[in-house]
Amino acid sequence: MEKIIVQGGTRLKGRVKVHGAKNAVLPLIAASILASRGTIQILDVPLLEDVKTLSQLLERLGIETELATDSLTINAEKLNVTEAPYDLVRKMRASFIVMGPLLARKKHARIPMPGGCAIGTRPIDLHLKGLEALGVRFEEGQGYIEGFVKDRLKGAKIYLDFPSVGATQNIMMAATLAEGRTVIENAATEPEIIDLANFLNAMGAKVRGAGTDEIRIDGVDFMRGVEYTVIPDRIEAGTYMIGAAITRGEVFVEGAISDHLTPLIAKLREMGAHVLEGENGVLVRAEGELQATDVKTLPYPGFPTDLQSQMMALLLTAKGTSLLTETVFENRFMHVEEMCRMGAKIKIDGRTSIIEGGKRLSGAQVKATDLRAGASLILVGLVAEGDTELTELHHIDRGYVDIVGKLNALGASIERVAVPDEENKSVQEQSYA
Ligand SMILES: CC(=O)N[C@H]1[C@@H](OP(=O)(O)OP(=O)(O)OC[C@H]2O[C@@H](n3ccc(=O)[nH]c3=O)[C@H](O)[C@@H]2O)O[C@H](CO)[C@@H](O)[C@@H]1O
Ligand SMILES: C=C(OP(=O)(O)O)C(=O)O
Repeated sequence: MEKIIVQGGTRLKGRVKVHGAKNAVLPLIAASILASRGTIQILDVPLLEDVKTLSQLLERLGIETELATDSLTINAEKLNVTEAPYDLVRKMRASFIVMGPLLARKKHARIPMPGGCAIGTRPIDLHLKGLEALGVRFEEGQGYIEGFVKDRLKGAKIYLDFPSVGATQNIMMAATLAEGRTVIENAATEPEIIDLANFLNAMGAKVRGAGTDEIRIDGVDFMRGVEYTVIPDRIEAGTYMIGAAITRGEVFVEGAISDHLTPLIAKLREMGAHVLEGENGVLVRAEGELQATDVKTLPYPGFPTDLQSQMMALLLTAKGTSLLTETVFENRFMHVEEMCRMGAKIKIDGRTSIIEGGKRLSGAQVKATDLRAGASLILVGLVAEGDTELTELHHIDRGYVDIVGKLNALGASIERVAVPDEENKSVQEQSYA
């Protein structure tokens, strides 16, 4: 086991390049299942644990994959297995997005129920309702969900009760090979949805309207290989932008697309940080006192839940009291307890955290309760007095490529070390997201 040690009190300064987006590349990998002809090459792939897990899952379905440092080659012509293995699905609930593509291509899929994770119960009812509308019949049992398609999927009009990202993606992918037109109303509008639509269209699909709340898909007979570059990771970018603000530093985040980060940029400016939006990235500079502000997470284009904990870290250093409301996931305040161990003054009232800024923060032994929580505790560690020791790093490895190296290059004092055996024993067994 390993831990990250952060020495507090440094200013981040310099330039950092963001990797391709985890949440964009995962659906692209799943969508590759749809290509019955030719080879797919995805470029700017972040070499993350989640990417490795999903690639392994594809391999177990009989698909050829080759993962390199920043690219992934997939040939799905020989897809011959339609059951996803539990040992991989349990590591990553996003693997459920192989359901739609498998049903579309093979008319059958058997996938372990993904279950909840640290941030909430995360049901899949919207995925299932949408796929049922396309003609899938589902059976549940022994912890698995099995879908069957008679003949071919048929286009339908589907209204999502909530603009779920995963459900929109699953339905969109299934509909590409369905007969006739599918319309998804109240669809998610995240940049990752647009990226998936662009990828599918490059493979031969006919998807229109992605990025709006109504997506129209006209089914095609087959899809083929393509070369495609994944969009930059707006959440990784946002994490480093907050890193610049929290340390009162100056960082150019290369590759950050400012249009994808509008709510964060607005909040940083409201607090008193300087943000310069460029064509190749975003510069964030902050000095002196920052002001408290209120934040509410919402589906895109609202403030992203995946930046909520990092924003909370920043609000700890602001003057005054801030309210931070989480509306997307019901249990995404696990980091509060850890932050309080570092001296933070935060109270939780239902879905809102009340954050008293400007209190003295001191290094402590803390654990990453989920992926973004881990990043936020590193951010607090950067401004806390003394050393912060962070464990449960498998969460961070799901979503950040070399966060230690990137922060050190910006002037932080942070290292990743092996945990000695005797310390190891006292840390609980790892749990997956
Ligand atoms: C791999 C990936 O891209 N993950 C992102 C994706 O997750 P994911 O696709 O799981 O998120 P969703 O948008 O589906 O979930 C949002 C909310 O809808 C609920 N819900 C979802 C589906 C469903 O069938 N029923 C239901 O009730 C969820 O429990 C949650 O409360 O979008 C989230 C919201 O931006 C991000 O935090 C995740 O980082
Ligand atoms: C919640 C996240 O991812 P996932 O949906 O894969 O758990 C995230 O990226 O912050």
